[in-house]
Amino acid sequence: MKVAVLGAAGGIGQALSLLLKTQLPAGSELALYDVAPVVPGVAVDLSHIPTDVAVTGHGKDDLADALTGCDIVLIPAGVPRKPGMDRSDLFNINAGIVKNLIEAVADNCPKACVGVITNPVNTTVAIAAETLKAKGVYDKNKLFGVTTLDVIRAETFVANLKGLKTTDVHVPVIGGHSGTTILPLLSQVEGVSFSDEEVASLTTRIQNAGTEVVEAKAGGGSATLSMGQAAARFCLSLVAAMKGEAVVEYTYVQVDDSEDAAFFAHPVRLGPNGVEEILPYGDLSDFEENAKNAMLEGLRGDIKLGVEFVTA
Ligand SMILES: NC(=O)C1=CN([C@@H]2O[C@H](COP(=O)(O)OP(=O)(O)OC[C@H]3O[C@@H](n4cnc5c(N)ncnc54)[C@H](O)[C@@H]3O)[C@@H](O)[C@H]2O)C=CC1
Ligand SMILES: O=C([O-])CC(=O)C(=O)O
Repeated sequence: MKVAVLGAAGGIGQALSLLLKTQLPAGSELALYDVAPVVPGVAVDLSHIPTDVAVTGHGKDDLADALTGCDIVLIPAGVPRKPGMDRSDLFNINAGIVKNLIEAVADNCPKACVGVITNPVNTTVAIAAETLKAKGVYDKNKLFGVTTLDVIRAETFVANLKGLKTTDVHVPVIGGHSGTTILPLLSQVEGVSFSDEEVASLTTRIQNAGTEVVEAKAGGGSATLSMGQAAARFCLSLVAAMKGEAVVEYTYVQVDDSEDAAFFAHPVRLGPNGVEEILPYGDLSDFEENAKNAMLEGLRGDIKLGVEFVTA
């Protein structure tokens, strides 16, 4: 199994790479790529941890080598938010970064599964899809927007509120990855009941959790450690699925004939070739149905922006 992290010297990239160095199956290869000159040093640093995962560092002229032979490519390259910014404010810089990196994926490892972390995810995943289509190598089953952070946050907040063990709480989160497009389905949390006030305040907290971190870091960036954990969980689920285990993760994927949007986070059964089956997200409460209907236009607009960035 070869996994590449593009943007590996950044806040997310380093946390994610550490978790993968310690948790990928023995015999795996971990390729770290970044335009920052520190990346070979990050690779050397990690290589001193005694696990049977080989780590290589790749600077800005060495992207092809990082990608060749990859099974999974994770992309946290790009700029993060500062207080007062929306994720969509990152579009101008990050759209081009994602497009360029995906072109290299198409050229060097067109069959790899790709997890896009770079914001705005609602839009960058559409950019990735159109870029792969333009290169003639798009496989909708192998492109994922990583929304796992929304799930782990929702599970943490619910467990804390209700005094439960975090491992016992499972919260579906559908939709997209910004503001009101993040839709936790609290009505589906098993064994827990919420008052209307709790549903309203928990939903808002989950939707604003990224901003909570951005404000607490006061100009020093956005979530990196929790995102590293979330992306590692997603990657390790993909690895397990590729080895034949049945795994379901919530992730932002292309959904054909969707009444919601062309890309939408669903529960997805993963398999050896990426998406095995997009599962229905089940019944929504009135609160969730209204929240979904209110955000769909915005999400569709985010997706259109990404499509037009590549095709216009
Ligand atoms: N999907 C999600 O749930 C989340 C997404 N994010 C997003 O992840 C991205 C990265 O965040 P951080 O790691 O905190 O930022 P960071 O600034 O710490 O790291 C970004 C890294 O990307 C590198 N980079 C920039 N252009 C590059 C290129 N063309 N090729 C390769 N590397 C390049 C930089 O050198 C830097 O090392 C941001 O866009 C942020 O908004 C952050 C948290 C959660
Ligand atoms: O809020 C941000 O800008 C980073 C992010 O996507 C998150 O933490 O969910």
